[in-house]
Amino acid sequence: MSKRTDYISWDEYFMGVALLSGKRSKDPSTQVGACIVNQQNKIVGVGYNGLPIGISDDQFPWQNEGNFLETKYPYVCHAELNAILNNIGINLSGCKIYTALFPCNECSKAIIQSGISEVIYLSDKYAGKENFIAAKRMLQTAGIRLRKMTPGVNEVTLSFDEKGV
Ligand SMILES: O=c1[nH]c(=O)n([C@H]2C[C@H](O)[C@@H](COP(=O)(O)O)O2)cc1CO
Ligand SMILES: [Zn+2]
Repeated sequence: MSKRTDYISWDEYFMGVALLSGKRSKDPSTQVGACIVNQQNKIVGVGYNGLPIGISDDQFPWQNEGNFLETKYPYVCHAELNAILNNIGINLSGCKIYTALFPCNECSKAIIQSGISEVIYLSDKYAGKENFIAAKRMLQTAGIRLRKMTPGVNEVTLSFDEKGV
């Protein structure tokens, strides 16, 4: 038997973990996941957008418009920040962060302060918004490598069917 050739790349694997993590999000409109990887290609932090610990998913709003205090925006913790805060307790200097969405300005500050040196993202759909212009300005000035991922496969399917293992 010769070795498989259709295995996923490291980029696809880590972005896949980020996307899988996003599946835990309760946000009805946008589910974001992030995955932090060290220089030995080991996963050291994962997160998704959700409410802070101890704040009920059922008692806080998920609306994305209307009175600010009645929307999710002041309360939700972004995937990237959660991945940083959820890390296994190491110094993140030199690590990479995989994130489905280009990070906002607040997450970018946390990324820079944590020592992460590369951001790999799938979508930059908010590129024109001021928060993201500020994010890019900070990340570039801080010398963080920014890379839009070009996946070699369009999707990866997971099956929980025991017969598929
Ligand atoms: O980089 C990000 N990471 C992240 O976790 N989020 C979260 C916050 C919200 O729960 C959701 C964005 O919601 P919406 O697309 O409805 O504005 O995604 C949003 C961004 C981009 O702002
Ligand atoms: Zn953010």
